[in-house]
Amino acid sequence: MSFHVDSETGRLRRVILHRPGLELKRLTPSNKADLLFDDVLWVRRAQEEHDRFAALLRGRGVEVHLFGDLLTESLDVPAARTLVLDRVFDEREYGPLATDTLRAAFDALPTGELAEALVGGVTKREYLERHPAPASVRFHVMGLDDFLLNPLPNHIFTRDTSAWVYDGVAINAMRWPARQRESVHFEAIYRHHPLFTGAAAGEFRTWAEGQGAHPSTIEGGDVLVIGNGAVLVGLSERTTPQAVELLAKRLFEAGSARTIVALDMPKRRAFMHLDTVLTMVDGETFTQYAGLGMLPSYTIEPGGDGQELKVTDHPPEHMHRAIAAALGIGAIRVLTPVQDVHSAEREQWDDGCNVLAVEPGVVVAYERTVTANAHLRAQGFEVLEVAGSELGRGRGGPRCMSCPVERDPVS
Ligand SMILES: NC(=[NH2+])NCCC[C@H](N)C(=O)O
Repeated sequence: MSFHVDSETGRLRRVILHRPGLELKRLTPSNKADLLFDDVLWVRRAQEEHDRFAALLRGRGVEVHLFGDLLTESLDVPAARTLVLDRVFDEREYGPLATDTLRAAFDALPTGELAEALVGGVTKREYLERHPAPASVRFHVMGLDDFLLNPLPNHIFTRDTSAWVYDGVAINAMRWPARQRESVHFEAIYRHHPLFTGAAAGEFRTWAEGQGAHPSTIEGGDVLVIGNGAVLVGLSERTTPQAVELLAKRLFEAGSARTIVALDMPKRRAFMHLDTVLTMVDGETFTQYAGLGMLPSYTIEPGGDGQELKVTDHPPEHMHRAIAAALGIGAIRVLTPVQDVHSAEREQWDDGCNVLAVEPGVVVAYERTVTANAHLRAQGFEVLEVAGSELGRGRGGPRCMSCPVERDPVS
């Protein structure tokens, strides 16, 4: 039983979720925007909502792996600990006077505490409760309540940091500083956790390695494994064309995919990822936000005649046609509930389109997106509702909060 994701809606077998913790208690009105949140959360309630989301998936036969456990268990592996600490404690971040001291202090922590520090963050005050101050300008100039290690509240959106595409995983380079440190945690997990290195894991490929502050950023919310060797990608605020070309080369070289359709999306926070406006509900049906409109698209395929990639441009009106052609079907079905523009905009903001399928035709959605859910039901889909009054404040729904690692094709 190896790891692979062959579709968006085939039977979901295993998924990585992150139960929110300390990192969300760090959100304040003054730091929330930099940390990519729109509000502060009542963390206890968010945990309850998240626990019910996980329980619902388990009840549907999905095996849930919690990111916090995976990270802690990975850090028990010396090579994983070294990988993470080397990446985090960089002289360019902490300066030559403090880096080694800080690294040693964190390296001395038991794995559970190290994992919590890496994700939940540590203030200068908390550090000084247990350690003397290093003789470092970088350290001395910090306010007592400044973060020595920033919290990573967006780890809850496990969809984005890594993305399984057919028989491999892309560990993503993230667009904004608030999320860039997340990637090394997934690198440690996929490279060193016994779940992924053990014999039972089988072989899987790696499409991207996640590092670097370069423009080749890509986030999993923009990547839809639509099935039949096709991938749909959003060129969004977060995902750049160069990253998609690199992904295409790797996928085609391995023979793992045949075609990628890239949609040129508006570069706006409300539409930050493709899955905030378009997701799949079965093998040929999509739920789409009314305000998205039709977008220019590009089909990328392996090139003949020594050209590495073949690119075909499509005008906006051919967007759905290009997706259908990639899937190898005559037409796709696109569902958009009929509602006034204001209600539609509110439901998009509340992740009405961000559904997670557990099998073809059965999706998990937030309960608050009443019109979108009713519309799917009227079309014959089963909608399993979860509460999201707190969870939703980070701008991510059930699809964003889940990273499938094993999912069947749609037959
Ligand atoms: N796949 C998604 N739509 N993820 C939503 C991520 C939301 C998160 N606050 C961010 O701004 O990065």
